[in-house]
Amino acid sequence: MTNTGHVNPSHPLTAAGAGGLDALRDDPAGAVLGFDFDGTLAPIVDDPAAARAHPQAAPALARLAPRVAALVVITGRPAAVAVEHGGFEGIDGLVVLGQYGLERWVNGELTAPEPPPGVAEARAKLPEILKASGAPAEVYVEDKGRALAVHTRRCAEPQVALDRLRSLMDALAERTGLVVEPGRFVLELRASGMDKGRALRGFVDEVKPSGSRPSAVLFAGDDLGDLAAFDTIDALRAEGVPGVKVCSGSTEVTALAERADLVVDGPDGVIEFLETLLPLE
Ligand SMILES: O=P(O)(O)OC[C@H]1O[C@H](O[C@H]2O[C@H](CO)[C@@H](O)[C@H](O)[C@H]2O)[C@H](O)[C@@H](O)[C@@H]1O
Repeated sequence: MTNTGHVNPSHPLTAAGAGGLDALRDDPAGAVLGFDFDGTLAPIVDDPAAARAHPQAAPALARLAPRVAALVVITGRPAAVAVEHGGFEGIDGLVVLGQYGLERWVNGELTAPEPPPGVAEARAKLPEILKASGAPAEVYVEDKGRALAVHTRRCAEPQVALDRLRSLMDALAERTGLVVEPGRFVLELRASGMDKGRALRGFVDEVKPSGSRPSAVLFAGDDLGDLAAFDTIDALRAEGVPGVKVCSGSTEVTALAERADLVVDGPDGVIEFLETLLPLE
């Protein structure tokens, strides 16, 4: 029987997902595994600076790394922050693509483009936007250098605060040439032209396992920004590459679960899934 980790019984494993898992297990050395960070490898907490990966996340990735073709974390975080908060330094071969794929970290080396020019203007204008929306004092701006994330999780009514900000953030994005990336009680202003789907596709295209294409590609995520990576898995499947879409389930986001092959119970479920993904050698 396929061991799928701690699954949500209302979302049984899809047939395509079962095929993807079988292909991955038949030829793990040809497989590419991708993961989101916050909400998938790291439990959600009120303060973004306090988020840390599940204690078993780095050990689980380190155990998988030598057995698969490639491992990648694709995150909205700056890559260096994900590496630090994840405890990923030293995992041989792990690649971290930060800021939705703009930044690349591998073996301690970070490559990243200059911040998009609109970020400086958005940074300057944001205080007046927050004031105009009547944002409570608990609204928190996370300055990521290449992007700005406005968080409402700590507000008494986080969804209300987020909804009040949305149209003003859309207008600011348009004015500064940025895009709004919505997430779990967060609206981010970031550069256009890259997303997790493009980042995953580019990464898969780079990896040359024994054959000309991967035996399977898996991506696990929890938030709206991960839908683009699910699109890439669907596109790969259409090209004949088996895929697995794993949702780290939460009550905050349901759109991903609707698209997933497998829904597990948050980061605890993701780690349980990873620990049983490949049979012991
Ligand atoms: O792509 P991800 O790795 O999932 O990163 C997306 C954003 O995650 C972070 O915010 C989320 O996690 C916080 C800590 O648990 C939580 O407080 C917040 O409500 C969530 O939206 C991060 O702060 C952002 O920069 C990331 O882009």
